[in-house]
Amino acid sequence: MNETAAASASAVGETDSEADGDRTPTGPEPVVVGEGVRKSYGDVVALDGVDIAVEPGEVFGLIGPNGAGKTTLVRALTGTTAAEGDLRVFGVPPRDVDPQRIGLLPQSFGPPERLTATELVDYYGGLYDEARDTESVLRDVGMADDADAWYETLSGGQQRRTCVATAIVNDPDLLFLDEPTTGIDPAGRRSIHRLIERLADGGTTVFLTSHAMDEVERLADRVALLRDGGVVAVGPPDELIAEHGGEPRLEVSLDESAPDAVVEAVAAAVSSARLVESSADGLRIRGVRPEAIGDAVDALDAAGVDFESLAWSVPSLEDVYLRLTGEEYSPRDGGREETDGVEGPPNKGAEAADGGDR
Ligand SMILES: Nc1ncnc2c1ncn2[C@@H]1O[C@H](COP(=O)(O)OP(=O)(O)OP(=O)(O)O)[C@@H](O)[C@H]1O
Repeated sequence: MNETAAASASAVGETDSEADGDRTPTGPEPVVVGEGVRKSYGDVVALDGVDIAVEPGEVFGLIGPNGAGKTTLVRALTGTTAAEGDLRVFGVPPRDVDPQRIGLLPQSFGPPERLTATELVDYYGGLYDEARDTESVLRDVGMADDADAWYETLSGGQQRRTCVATAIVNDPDLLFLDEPTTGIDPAGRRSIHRLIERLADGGTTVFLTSHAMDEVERLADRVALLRDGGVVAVGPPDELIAEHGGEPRLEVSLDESAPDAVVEAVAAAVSSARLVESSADGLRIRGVRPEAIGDAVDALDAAGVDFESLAWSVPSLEDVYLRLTGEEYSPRDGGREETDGVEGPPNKGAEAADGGDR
């Protein structure tokens, strides 16, 4: 039996004793609390003292590299695996929570394949005391047109959307989504994003794990970055970006690496440049403010450099992720951050350096 079915099946037993359907009051404390959460699998430490708190109505994003412990944390918080530490959901241990209040989309979820999307949602809805209308749930996830197709005949993205439907059929107060958009095409992703936004607007607390940084940046009120089983940063995306994202940068694509003279000319010409780095196929200028892009173009023209394209970008959550996980791209080695390169003039670049790269 998969995790959702197991959680749902246990839900039936537990909610029978709460036949009046009363929901436990949330109280003043956060919806989800984990303090000093630890979990090991043999010698493998999956969670190494995680502290986490999710406020009511928040979309809380959990990011981190493969193996960081995200799924283990979701499983610990949903009572589908035991863990040490103080874990509370709606003020009680995860296994004691009224399952009617919780929705869980596990990372791996394989429902029976010879059921239609409608039959699947009906089935999971039947495990709860109260369930939403199946048709409206399938509409919410963009599956209305394929409602009568067998699960096994659906595309990967349609299957994932059907799985999302099974996780929201009980209209949960708290929804755990473990990589909900994996394998879903851009239009499908957008419909899931809109769904999450609608749920959050309606007061649902959403605990979202994802490798799609754009998705987390767009949806999450706060984000926690997990690395090696511990939280290394937590906060609203814009604050994390301001603190850890680095500076705006300009990428110049060339046929070949830029000669040192060009690197130096650009560094001298771009007022806000903090660092100019050459790579096998171009140039990266860090700390470029938008008004200085023209200076970079003029310097390249003056040096007779025929560039293929220019791309200016501001830091994103992806930059935070790459920096804090030590996976930041460097044009020189294709891997980790380097700090060499030609620095901008100290007098001109000082402002950028002050607020800039760490
Ligand atoms: N059932 C298990 N038995 C043994 N080791 C496990 C088990 N589940 C997870 N692990 C290990 O615990 C660590 C954390 O795994 P987890 O699946 O929580 O990471 P994750 O952040 O969700 O990774 P991913 O992004 O790849 O889904 C990994 O080293 C993993 O190999």
